[in-house]
Amino acid sequence: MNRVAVLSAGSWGTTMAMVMADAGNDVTLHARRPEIADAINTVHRNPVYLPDIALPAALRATTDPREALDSADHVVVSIPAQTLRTNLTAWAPSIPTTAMVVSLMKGIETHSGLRMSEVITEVTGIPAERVAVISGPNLAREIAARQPAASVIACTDETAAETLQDACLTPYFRPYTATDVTGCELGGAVKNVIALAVGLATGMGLGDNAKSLLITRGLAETARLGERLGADPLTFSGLSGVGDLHATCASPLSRNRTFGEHLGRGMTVAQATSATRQTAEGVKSCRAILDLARRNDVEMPITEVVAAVIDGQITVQDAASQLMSRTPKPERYGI
Ligand SMILES: NC(=O)c1ccc[n+]([C@@H]2O[C@H](COP(=O)([O-])OP(=O)(O)OC[C@H]3O[C@@H](n4cnc5c(N)ncnc54)[C@H](O)[C@@H]3O)[C@@H](O)[C@H]2O)c1
Ligand SMILES: O=P(O)(O)OC[C@H](O)CO
Repeated sequence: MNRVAVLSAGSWGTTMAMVMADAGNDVTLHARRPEIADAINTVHRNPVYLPDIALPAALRATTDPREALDSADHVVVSIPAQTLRTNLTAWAPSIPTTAMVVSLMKGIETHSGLRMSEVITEVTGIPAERVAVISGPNLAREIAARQPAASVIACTDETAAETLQDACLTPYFRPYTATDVTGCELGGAVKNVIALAVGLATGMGLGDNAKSLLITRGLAETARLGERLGADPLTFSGLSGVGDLHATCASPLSRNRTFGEHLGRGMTVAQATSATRQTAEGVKSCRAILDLARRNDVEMPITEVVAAVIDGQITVQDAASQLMSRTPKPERYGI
């Protein structure tokens, strides 16, 4: 039986802890708040993030990250992307030297433009072959209700990805393996920005044609960036690409789409932030993704207008007319 540490007990961390406990692992979840750890240990519920979900009785929680990390074979990290570096710096000395570190996060670090797996290798010194990412159409609430879902486990070492696949496989959660870590992570991070755009359109009362335009052209700009950064363009046709993009843009459960919808209805960024409460990664990552694109000479018009709306530089109406007044061009993949 594998020992798994999950850091920490938000919606997705708790859900993946449940999946990995159901898959037969010995899982310890790190919660920052004692009342969450106590509730998981006593009544087997996470009262803040998933109050209506019965968690496995075998799943344990602790407020002490060192206790969670003790003898862990797999260390699964699920915290807001912009807090990863600071937290990981504190946790790194307690990570067992042979453990795999797995990122569940879908963001890009703002000051460095690094993907989450890159932050992990940089901070911990753990080689890329022992760092993996899980990304796909994975709305936590549906999986916590044990509804069927699939995902991608990407690691440069295919055997390591297969080991993790075994450790996450349940009757309701079907992970595929991949070696294109860059493509999987970029698909997950950029789809949050496109979901913000689709939310904006929804909030403004625009129709399905406009949403489909954003999704399709959003995928094109994601693939364009990915290809420039060394990803396999076909990765964006898979679960971590179009699969996640579709689920996030279509679902009212998505925090990013809902955040965009608030803005489209006229809320300010501050109002939308307090209405959302949970992590909507696209809000901070959109600027980091745009900077990354500019540094690599890649055009990302949808990301550009989303970042300008979030930064208060243009209105949502300006965003729509800016996109619609771009120079006409042929539709070619990646253009
Ligand atoms: N919820 C989903 O459906 C889902 C699915 C796939 C991927 N993700 C990704 O997983 C990551 C986590 O998302 P989530 O949905 O669990 O978010 P969440 O808002 O539900 O939970 C965030 C967790 O991080 C902790 N946290 C917040 N600020 C922190 C800080 N400064 N230092 C340490 N811990 C802090 C919180 O206590 C909480 O446990 C994000 O990158 C998100 O994009 C989420
Ligand atoms: O709620 P969101 O917008 O963070 O999206 C959740 C997942 O990433 C969907 O796969």
